[in-house]
Amino acid sequence: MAQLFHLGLPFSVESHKISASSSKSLKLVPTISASNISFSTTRKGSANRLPKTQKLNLEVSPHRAVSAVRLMRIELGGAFADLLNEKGKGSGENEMAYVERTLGFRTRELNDQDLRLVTDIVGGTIRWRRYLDHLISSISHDKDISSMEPLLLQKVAKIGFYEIVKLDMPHYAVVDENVRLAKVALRPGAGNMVNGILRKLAVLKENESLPLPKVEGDDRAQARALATLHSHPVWMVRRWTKYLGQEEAIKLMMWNNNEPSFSLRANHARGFSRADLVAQLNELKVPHKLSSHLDEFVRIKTGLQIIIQAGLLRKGLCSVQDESAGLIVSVVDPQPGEIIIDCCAAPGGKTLYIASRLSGQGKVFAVDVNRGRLRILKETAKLHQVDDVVTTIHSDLRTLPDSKPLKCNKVLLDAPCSGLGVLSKRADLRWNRRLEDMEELKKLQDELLDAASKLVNPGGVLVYSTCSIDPEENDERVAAFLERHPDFHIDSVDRYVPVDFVTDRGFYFSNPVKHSLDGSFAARLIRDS
Ligand SMILES: C[S@@+](CC[C@H](N)C(=O)[O-])C[C@H]1O[C@@H](n2cnc3c(N)ncnc32)[C@H](O)[C@@H]1O
Repeated sequence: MAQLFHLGLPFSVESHKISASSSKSLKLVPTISASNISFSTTRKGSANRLPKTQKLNLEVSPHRAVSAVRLMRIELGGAFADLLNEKGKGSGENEMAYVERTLGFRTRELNDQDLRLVTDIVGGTIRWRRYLDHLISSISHDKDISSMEPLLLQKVAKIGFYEIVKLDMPHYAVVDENVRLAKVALRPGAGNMVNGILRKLAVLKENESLPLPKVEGDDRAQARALATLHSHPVWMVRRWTKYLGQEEAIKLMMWNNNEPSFSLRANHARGFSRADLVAQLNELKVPHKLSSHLDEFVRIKTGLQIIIQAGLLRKGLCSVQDESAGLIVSVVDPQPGEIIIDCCAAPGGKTLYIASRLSGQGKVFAVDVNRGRLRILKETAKLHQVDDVVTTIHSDLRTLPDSKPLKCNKVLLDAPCSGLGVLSKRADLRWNRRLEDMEELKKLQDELLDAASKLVNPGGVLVYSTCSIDPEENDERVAAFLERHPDFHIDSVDRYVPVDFVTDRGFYFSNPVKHSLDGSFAARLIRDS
């Protein structure tokens, strides 16, 4: 995963900073900063390297500088915001180096409160991208955010807009601090520009007259307005309005824009029970709630950073896993002694839970086409002490049945999908998905279902699952499969998950709005004996 954190900026010159006129062309300009203090330092573990000159700026708020640089790294490097956040406080050293290379100065190190703000601002600014772009281009003179030069200035303006409109932070402080950041990191003129548009925004917000579109006109116009108001791509709004109706589509978008909550699974395979996990959470003062659906799971709304820093994940005592994913494993219903093939297994969330439920007796064959992700699965299996029951197989599932004589009574196909059920956790995903992806994904899902079915013994079960809420990836794929494979029939999941999650057709479905979990789907398909 390391490469996802790499920005790949084409320089590392101390006395220069980026002036990016677009994500494609980066210019170097000399650093001008009256408030920078220069001093020499030697980094830990780098005794043989030459001391570096660092410029420390104590006037700029660290969380804003770091947020602006993270947003640039995400845009320029294509890195995922969530993965960057996972690095947490431990990344302070590297992160400050990025800040220095990008802005021309360092700020003081981030404390816990700064770190929470960075997570909030980066995630929120990405989620609210369409909404914020609309406001900025409506309020700024040139009406076109992409022409706002340079890229860093766009980020500073967007942070200010987000802080005023969505975080409701005191206007004077937001204006003052973002103007200072623009001046120090860029030039005085940039500060004046930020000052102008943030002040205008603050007045409009106070008068409750933000220039927002009205939901009126034909379906297309309404979808465009809703897409801006709730900051989603227009195609998603149109699709959800078609399948769920406008009211439910709006509720779903509101859910996606909320701060996500997380679940933790206590790792029984390491002898660490939910009671042990609860004791640790109490000690760390992390508020939590027991899952009412799964014995090993605990829900948390805040405090994930604290848990990461305490090392609970690093020691393999627990995993971050949504209950919706845990319930898919319940649909598989692993029993000690069974042999199970997990067809699209990496990075291994479900494999590890299946392995833990086997209690050391049986086998999970974890198949995946991605060698790197499979390596992560293997390492995590070792850490979780379930490596004796997990065997990895690197293969394209579509060629596996012809190359390996592998068959068993339980097969899980957790198919690659749009991820439309997990948009609250993946702030950037909505902007990376395109309507065209859906057709490609559906074709791949059909091919993988056909291949997975060949691994199922007569009388055995094939579980097809996704983390999507889209009927075309879920019910429709199952219906198409059953037409191609009349020797399979649906087995209702009602014996395996709470009735509230069972659909009319006997499938498992978690609805983010109804269940306050990620959206996911699973079908149990039995092969005739
Ligand atoms: C939704 S993810 C699986 C998540 C995993 N089950 C978990 O719980 O952590 C889908 C996986 O399918 C894999 N994949 C995609 N195409 C594949 C193929 N043709 N054969 C095997 N694996 C494939 C991807 O590499 C990816 O790891």
